[in-house]
Amino acid sequence: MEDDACKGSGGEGIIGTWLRKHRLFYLGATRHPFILNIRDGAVDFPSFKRWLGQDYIFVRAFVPFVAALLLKAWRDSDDQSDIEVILGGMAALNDEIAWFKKEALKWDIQLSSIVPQKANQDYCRFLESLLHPDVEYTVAITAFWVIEAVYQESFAHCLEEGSGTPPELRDTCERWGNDDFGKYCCSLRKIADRQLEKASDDVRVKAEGTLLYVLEHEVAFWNMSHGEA
Ligand SMILES: Cc1ncc(CO)c(N)n1
Repeated sequence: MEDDACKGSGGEGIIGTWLRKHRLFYLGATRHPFILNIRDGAVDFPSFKRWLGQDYIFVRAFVPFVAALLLKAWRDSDDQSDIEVILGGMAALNDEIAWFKKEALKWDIQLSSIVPQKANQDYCRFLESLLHPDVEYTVAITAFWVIEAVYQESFAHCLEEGSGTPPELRDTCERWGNDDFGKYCCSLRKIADRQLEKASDDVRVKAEGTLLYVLEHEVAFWNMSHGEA
């Protein structure tokens, strides 16, 4: 794949196959107009602030999802290092919550008064459905990888050479677009691929469906920044 962020980490794997198969859908989430506008310096700040406030709510709902994923890894993974990678993700969320509070001050956003919009509620409900112990580790880790990867690929795009990202937004782009976050996403992808390799057809089908649901929710989430949802 021409711009596969995780190349060099061994074969394209099942996820590589899926990314090729669902390429346009994936690009819909990682090259959304909201992101393209940031990159072109054309973002309007009310949209950005709307996104920021909604994402704070999302990230808080993401914590129990990652906690459930840790339990699934502890229960079902045969590689102990999975726990460390996921725990690293949990630590990043702790930083993120503090960062949102700091950023909210900078943009004069009252986090406590933000009302979750429908797309956010739908996405959080979807995350909640993955908490259930019946949801396989393989399915949940695939979801986790793609949730993180969409942000990584989106915001990294805003930092590429020649981009016109406004200075006030660089901090946001660096939060998810930095190389370490990229490496972390590749570690998640490797875990997901390893799990998918040995999964039954039934679980693999579920994981692929979950990947597509995540992409759909991510697009709807970016759409909220327009303020019509
Ligand atoms: C909606 C959304 N997707 C993914 C991430 C990545 O953590 C985030 N913060 N918010």
